Amino acid sequence: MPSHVHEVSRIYNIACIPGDGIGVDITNAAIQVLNKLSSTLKTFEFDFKTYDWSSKAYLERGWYMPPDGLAQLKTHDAIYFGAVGWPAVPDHISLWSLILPIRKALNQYVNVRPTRILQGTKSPLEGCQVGDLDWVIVRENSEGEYSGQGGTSHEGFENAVATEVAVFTQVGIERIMRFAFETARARPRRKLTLVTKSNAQRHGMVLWDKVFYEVAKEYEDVETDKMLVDAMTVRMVLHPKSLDTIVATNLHADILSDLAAALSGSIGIAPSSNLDPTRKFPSMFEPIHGSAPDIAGKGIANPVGAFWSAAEMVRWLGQEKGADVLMRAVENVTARGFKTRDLGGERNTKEVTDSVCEEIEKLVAGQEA
Ligand SMILES: NC(=O)c1ccc[n+]([C@@H]2O[C@H](COP(=O)([O-])OP(=O)(O)OC[C@H]3O[C@@H](n4cnc5c(N)ncnc54)[C@H](O)[C@@H]3O)[C@@H](O)[C@H]2O)c1
Ligand SMILES: O=C(O)C[C@@H](O)C(=O)O
Ligand SMILES: [K+]
Ligand SMILES: [Mn+2]
Repeated sequence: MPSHVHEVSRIYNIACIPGDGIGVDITNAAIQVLNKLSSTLKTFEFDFKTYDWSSKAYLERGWYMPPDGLAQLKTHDAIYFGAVGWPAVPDHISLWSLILPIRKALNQYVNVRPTRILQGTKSPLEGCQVGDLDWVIVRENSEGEYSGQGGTSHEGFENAVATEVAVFTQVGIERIMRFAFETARARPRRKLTLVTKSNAQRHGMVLWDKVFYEVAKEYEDVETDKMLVDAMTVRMVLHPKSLDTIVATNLHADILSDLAAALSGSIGIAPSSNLDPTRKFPSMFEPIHGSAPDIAGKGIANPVGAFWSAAEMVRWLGQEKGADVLMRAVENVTARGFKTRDLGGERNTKEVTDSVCEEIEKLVAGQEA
């Protein structure tokens, strides 16, 4: 075999669920860069299978996923997800028909949401430069405020009653804490901040605090502190450098991660990994943003969060070098000012995507030279 021909060692079967709105644009963009990555590196390949599970399909045929949908997903190595939600379908129907059942049924109890200021981009915070905001939010992804427990009585009447029961379990808290401590330990600053609301919410949040400090005893090398979620928003804005790894409940981390993304430049750059740390089931990778109906179909969505999510998928699959090349390519492109409008640039989705592909080629050619 000539020396320049590498043997493809692995084919990864990836389920793609583009979903709705800009979810479709950014998933196509992610597939394009992933294919470019594999065709240039030549050490692994992707076999993508696209599932048309979306609100549009639901409106036409009455369902999001077929009855064996979760079983189909389980046959893949990983899942790439765009976004779900469209104005013609109530948001609780779309979320609870697609993304939430997947996260729950596939044991994806961790949602990792890193944020930092990419080169060539700006934080809206004055004086906050590249490197000054570098966080990982570890979101509990299986229970809490998203337990789905509760109900409505006397619906449609004046005396309607609705409950939304947050469920926090010792097992659920302990496993997310362990993941968060491991994440903090693997980062240079070894610093973990717990976020709860254990002043007003006196049961589940108090259990969170208790389990956090119990697990902390096993991680004496990790520096810890604790914030109430309201004060946390202030600290994120005024003292971003004081934070590193953050652990919070399903809802709190959902909210804080949107804030984190905005503070690092745009909601359009932030990735998320829905992980089953046991690796029994495939994990799912998606940008944190939604379907953005206001810009859908315009070709201007920022694909960076989708690329970063794709890089996290590649890393989870064990291809560290591929992940590094992809992130380097993304950041070289932003550094050159090739950005979409949300980041203050003038490029569209396609132009940024094509530039990232060219950059991947250059980087790999440079490494081989
Ligand atoms: N995991 C998911 O699939 C997910 C996540 C969030 C929201 N949603 C759903 O998406 C729909 C819209 O929700 P929303 O408006 O609250 O949040 P959103 O994230 O879709 O949009 C919020 C704002 O950010 C902008 N934005 C988002 N992503 C962008 C990108 N890549 N580039 C440039 N601008 C971007 C949008 O144009 C909009 O102005 C709802 O149905 C919601 O339930 C789904
Ligand atoms: O609430 C959710 O988890 C849906 C969406 O806002 C997300 O962040 O993925
Ligand atoms: K998403
Ligand atoms: Mn969210």
